[in-house]
Amino acid sequence: MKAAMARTPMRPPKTPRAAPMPSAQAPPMTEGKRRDLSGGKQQPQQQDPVNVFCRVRPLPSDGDLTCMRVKNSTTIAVNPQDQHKLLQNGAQREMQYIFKHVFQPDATQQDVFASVAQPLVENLVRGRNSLLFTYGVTGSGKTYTMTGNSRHRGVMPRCLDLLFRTISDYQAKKFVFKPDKLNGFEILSEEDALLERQQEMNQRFAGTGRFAFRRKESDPEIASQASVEPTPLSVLDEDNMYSVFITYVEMYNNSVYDLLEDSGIQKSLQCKIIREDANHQMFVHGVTEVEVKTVDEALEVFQMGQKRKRMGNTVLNAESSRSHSVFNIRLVQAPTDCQGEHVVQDKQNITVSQLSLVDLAGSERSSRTKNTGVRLREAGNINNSLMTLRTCLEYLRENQQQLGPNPVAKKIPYRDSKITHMFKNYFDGEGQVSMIVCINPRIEDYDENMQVMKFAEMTQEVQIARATPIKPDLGLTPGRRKANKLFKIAVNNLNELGIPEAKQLEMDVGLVYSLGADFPHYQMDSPETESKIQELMEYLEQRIDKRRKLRANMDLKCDNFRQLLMNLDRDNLQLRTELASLKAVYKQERDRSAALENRVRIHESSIDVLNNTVSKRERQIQELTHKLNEQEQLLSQKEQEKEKQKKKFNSKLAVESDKNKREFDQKLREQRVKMQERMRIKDEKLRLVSNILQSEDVPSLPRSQSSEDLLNDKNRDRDHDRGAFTARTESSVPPTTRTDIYCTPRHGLAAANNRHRRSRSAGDKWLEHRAANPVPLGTIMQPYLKNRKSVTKLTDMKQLTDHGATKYCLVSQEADTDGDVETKLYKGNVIPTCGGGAQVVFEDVECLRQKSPVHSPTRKRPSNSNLSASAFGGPLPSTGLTSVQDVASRCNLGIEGHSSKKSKI
Ligand SMILES: Nc1ncnc2c1ncn2[C@@H]1O[C@H](COP(=O)(O)OP(=O)(O)OP(=O)(O)O)[C@@H](O)[C@H]1O
Repeated sequence: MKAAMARTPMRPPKTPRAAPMPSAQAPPMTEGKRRDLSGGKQQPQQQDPVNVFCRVRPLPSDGDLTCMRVKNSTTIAVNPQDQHKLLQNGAQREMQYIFKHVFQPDATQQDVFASVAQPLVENLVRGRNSLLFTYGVTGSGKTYTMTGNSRHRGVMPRCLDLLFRTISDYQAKKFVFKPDKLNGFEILSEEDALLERQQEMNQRFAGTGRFAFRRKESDPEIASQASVEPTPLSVLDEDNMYSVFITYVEMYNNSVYDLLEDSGIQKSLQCKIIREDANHQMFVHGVTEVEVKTVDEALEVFQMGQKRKRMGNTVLNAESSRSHSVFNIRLVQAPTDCQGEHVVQDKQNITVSQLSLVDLAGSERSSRTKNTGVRLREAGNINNSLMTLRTCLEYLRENQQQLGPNPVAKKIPYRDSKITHMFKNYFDGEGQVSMIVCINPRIEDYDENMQVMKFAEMTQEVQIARATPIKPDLGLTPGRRKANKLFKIAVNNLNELGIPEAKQLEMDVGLVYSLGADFPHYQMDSPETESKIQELMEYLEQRIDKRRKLRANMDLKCDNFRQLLMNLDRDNLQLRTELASLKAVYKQERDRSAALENRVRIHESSIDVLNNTVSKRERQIQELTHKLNEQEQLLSQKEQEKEKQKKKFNSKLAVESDKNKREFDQKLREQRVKMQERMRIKDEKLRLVSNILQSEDVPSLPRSQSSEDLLNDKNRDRDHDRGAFTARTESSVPPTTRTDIYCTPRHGLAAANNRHRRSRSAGDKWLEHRAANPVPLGTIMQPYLKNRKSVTKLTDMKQLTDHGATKYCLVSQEADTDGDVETKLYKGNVIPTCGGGAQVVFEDVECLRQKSPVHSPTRKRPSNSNLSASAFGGPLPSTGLTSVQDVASRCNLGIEGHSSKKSKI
């Protein structure tokens, strides 16, 4: 208090600082700039300080001492009395405080309203938000100022009165605007609004609707409050339509309650929460918004809420507010259409403004009130919330007043209290804020009043951004609603003059505009307006006359047209009948056509299949023809080649034949000479043998040179002479060694000639050519023929090559008259010839002889007659020579296959 007194008591309100600092919850602000809540862009914006008014109530009783003195309309002086403790030093100093306006104790409610609230109602109509709250010690007259009583209406009813008088002719029909529960509004069509009105009417008759206002005699208290007739505001946009909505909430023990809530069977109210809408406006979520059309309805709603408001009897006030109450008047406006008849159905064009009238609970000291229990707790909550309000505004002011390059903004604790949280958007956002500081001037309230004064002084230094609502520009002609109104008046006048057609005229504001460009500025009851209405009536009469004529003409034309129509109808009937019969024929034809089309489709599909098959076959034929041509070409080529080979072979064969023939002739001559020489020697030998035999003195001739052998040699020589046996075979067996291979039982074991040793080659394959039923060999020495294959007939040379034989053995068996059997093995190499055949070159003869046990000792000439059948399949020649010839012939046949043509075999 000392510090406060040391300050200059007289201090004018501070002008807005050059660079107000941003609050902790708001973006930084520069001079004249605040946050643009709609677009986010920084743009210059004017600011106004919080308007603080001071109202001093009369002293409660005549005996009360006062410490306050109103010096003039803006200054109040606090003058402590002698008995106050603070004046113990004897010095009496008067404190003076300056406010926007200070109301004397005898100031009327109208004075307060006109100075404080009327500008706020103007703001409301212009589309701006305003906040008005009363602040002061308990019993200082806050409720009295805000609400008043039946005789002295407070600010709130007067605001409603002024508002409704201003918008009375421009109100939209009920339920055209409907709250969207998110602090916004939407526009219903005329039909939907009508439906809602009917529902409300039903509720009214049923008596169920909480706010279904009845057309009844006004409450005398309410009627008295609405009795004064203020002048309507001229700031109204006459082309808009308006609706008023009321909400009424209280903050009790730092909780929000909806005083208009339909709580049903529940007695207690539900606690509500505060939320921020899309435009950063704080609102009570789920609060009841009641649309009112008159002051009476609005006050009725207020009285309903007032009954629920927490009031209490304290020592200092018989009807003390135990909560902060917020009465919100929300004005919704939207432009009308081009005819000025209905609201444009676009919620983007809606402008919502609100005037919040806050009756704060009074601060009180428990030492004075002697409160206990619930009252004490209420007082604690009230004081806390008021303290938060003070702190918020103080921080806001400090933040705004900070200078320097790096200002440190304090965080403003709006959320610490519901009341500051609720109005955060006013302090951080934009609008107009006014405060009425209510003062009870008695000396007992001195201390608390001083606190109030200091707070009030500080508050008026806080700057609030001025709202600049943006009006939607739809490009519609101004004054359309007035034009609409004039037109309706003219129509009514004509109707009253006995021209009922006037009611059927459609609204034509264009006609009103054509009467003069300055008509929007006329007052409705001015003489200019009257003359315009007269002009309008004349035009409309002319229009009605013209319409009558046109209607008569139209009736005539309608009759003609009707007649024409009847004729047409007749013709039409005929045509319909024809059409029906044609349709039937057409249907038949269409069915037939469909069936034919179906058949055609089937045939087409089968033709497609056949075409596919034909093309496939043609392709196959082409391929085969191509192959045939290739084969024929190949064949003709081979034929030509074969012919060429044949010619070549024949010429070569002829050359070879000539050559062989010459060689053969040459050899034959040589052999003949040689054989003749041999024959001569043999004859000589035979002769000697004959001589010996005849002399019976047998010389010791070698066994091999017996007469029999010699005879055989002779026979063989004869064979050679005849050319039946090849010279090559004979030459490979020297006569001197031939005897070595004989093996006779008479002379013991047969001696083996090395030259006649059987081939041990593992790779040789033998082809044994023998008789079908040979006499079994009983000799000790058996022929060694490895890989042998035996054949009885050799008809084709292929047997040689098929078998893969490299060796050939011809087996010949002979038996003489004594029963001795002689087996001869003619052995040779198989040599392939250049003509594809094979030739055998004999190189060895092995002779195996078996002695008959019953033969006579007399040597006889061998006879093969008994063996001929078994060995060669036919009668054998009786002589060895014949046998040799037979062997040779068989060799010719069996080995070469075509040997009969070859002279070498
Ligand atoms: N300006 C005034 N003229 C005549 N009577 C007044 C005036 N101001 C207040 N009163 C009377 O003072 C009494 C208390 O006033 P009011 O209830 O408005 O105080 P308050 O500030 O609202 O108190 P609380 O904070 O406890 O609610 C009421 O009976 C009221 O009629």
